Amino acid sequence: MADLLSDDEVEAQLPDDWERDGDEIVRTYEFDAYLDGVGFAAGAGGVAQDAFHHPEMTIGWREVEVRLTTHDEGGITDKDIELAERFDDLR
Ligand SMILES: C[C@H](O)[C@H](O)[C@H]1CNC2=NC(N)=NC(=O)C2=N1
Repeated sequence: MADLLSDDEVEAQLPDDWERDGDEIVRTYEFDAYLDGVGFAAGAGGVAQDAFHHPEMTIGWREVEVRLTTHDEGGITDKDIELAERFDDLR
């Protein structure tokens, strides 16, 4: 059970290169090649399944947009922040 973070907590804990968009945090990762983005998304999917906390990912041309929110709580929790940091470690 993760508690919703306050606006100040989200602001303070948001990892570099991530932004808040309402009830979500979002980052667009950029890659030199399309398949690099596909590979990143596959790896992020494995990390997400391990955490059992799942992002929305949009794979585009040499970029992957990742959106995180905690559906069960209706907003942003520590789970989202922690998973964002784990995704950043994949880079
Ligand atoms: C029952 C509930 O759906 C599960 O505990 C997990 C699955 N993956 C999830 N992923 C995300 N982003 N938010 C959730 O609340 C969530 N809940």
